[in-house]
Amino acid sequence: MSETVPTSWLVYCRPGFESDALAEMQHHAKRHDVSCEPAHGEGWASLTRTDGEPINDLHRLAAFGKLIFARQSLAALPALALSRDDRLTAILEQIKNSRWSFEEIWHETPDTNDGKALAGLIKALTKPLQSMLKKRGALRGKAGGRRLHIFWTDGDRVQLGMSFPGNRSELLNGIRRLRFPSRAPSRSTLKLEEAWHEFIPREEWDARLGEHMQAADLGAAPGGWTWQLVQRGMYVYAIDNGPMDKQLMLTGQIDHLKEDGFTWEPPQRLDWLVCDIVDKPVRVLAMVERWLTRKWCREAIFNLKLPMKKRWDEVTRCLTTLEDALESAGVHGKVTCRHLYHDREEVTVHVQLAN
Ligand SMILES: C[S@@+](CC[C@H](N)C(=O)[O-])C[C@H]1O[C@@H](n2cnc3c(N)ncnc32)[C@H](O)[C@@H]1O
Repeated sequence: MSETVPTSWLVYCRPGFESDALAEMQHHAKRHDVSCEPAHGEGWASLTRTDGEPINDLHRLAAFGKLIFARQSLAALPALALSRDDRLTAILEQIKNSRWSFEEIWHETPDTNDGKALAGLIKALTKPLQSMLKKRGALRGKAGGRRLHIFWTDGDRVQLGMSFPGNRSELLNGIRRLRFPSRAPSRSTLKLEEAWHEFIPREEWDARLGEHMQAADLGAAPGGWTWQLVQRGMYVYAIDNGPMDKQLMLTGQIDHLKEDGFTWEPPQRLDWLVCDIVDKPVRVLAMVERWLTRKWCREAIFNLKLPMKKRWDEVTRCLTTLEDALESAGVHGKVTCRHLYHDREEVTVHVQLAN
């Protein structure tokens, strides 16, 4: 039997964002001159090489850390149709033919109700599959940190994918589940918390999200994001015409200014700018550009709301504009953007200035 090679690049995404995830993948395929066939289903998208060659180079070059709409990124084998009487044999056979070895196995599903309904089936199959793969030597103690992902799109359909350390999400289904802090004034609070987890390595939190730092929160009311900043011990200029949460204001760490976030200027250089104003991406971007090119803050996190159809096109246009503006102002900074789990029709952008 000839070896089965991974010819597909499979990513998970938020349901409804498949065409954006695909547009992003196709951008990378084109850039690296790889001809592919697209496919997608609810909560996932894939590209399969038309020449039947392994996808590994494209998968590696389109680094996960730089992808916007992908929650997970895998080098995948052809999708498998399973018999409902014996699901394991086809999976074992494909793994044998691929000659894959790995250190762990994750069973995952699309982020849909149908996906969640597969939990019982997955639970029943997890242990038997694990022990069979161990016996066959595919699942072993040391295998370069590789992980096998079994992506269940239905009770009788799976796609097997491989992930590699440094080029993947370390979260099951690529989803960061956070507990809602009961004292926070709004659910939006989780967007900023997730953004910090995403963009700032944990060991740098004390230095970059430290006590006595100063922040501006534009579009702050009722205060979910401000609450996060205050929790870190920061002093916050909360800019919004709307009312701030009373309990939060009692901390004494907030200056609530009923001003226009698009024109307000900070009294001195701040550590952080955060902005959750619902407005046109170009408007938010022009304001953020002004802050960054004048170095009014060291780091910024802001949302770009994307009610339009071609979200990938809009996001890339915005990011290119921002990077060009920084470059022509001679300001060095790292721009990263992600469609976070707690983001809906929006993406979150992080900028860290070099000095
Ligand atoms: C999505 S809410 C922000 C929620 C907030 N991040 C939280 O966690 O509670 C958007 C806010 O932006 C405010 N807003 C809209 N336009 C604004 C402007 N030009 N300047 C300041 N705030 C504005 C609205 O009043 C609203 O409170």
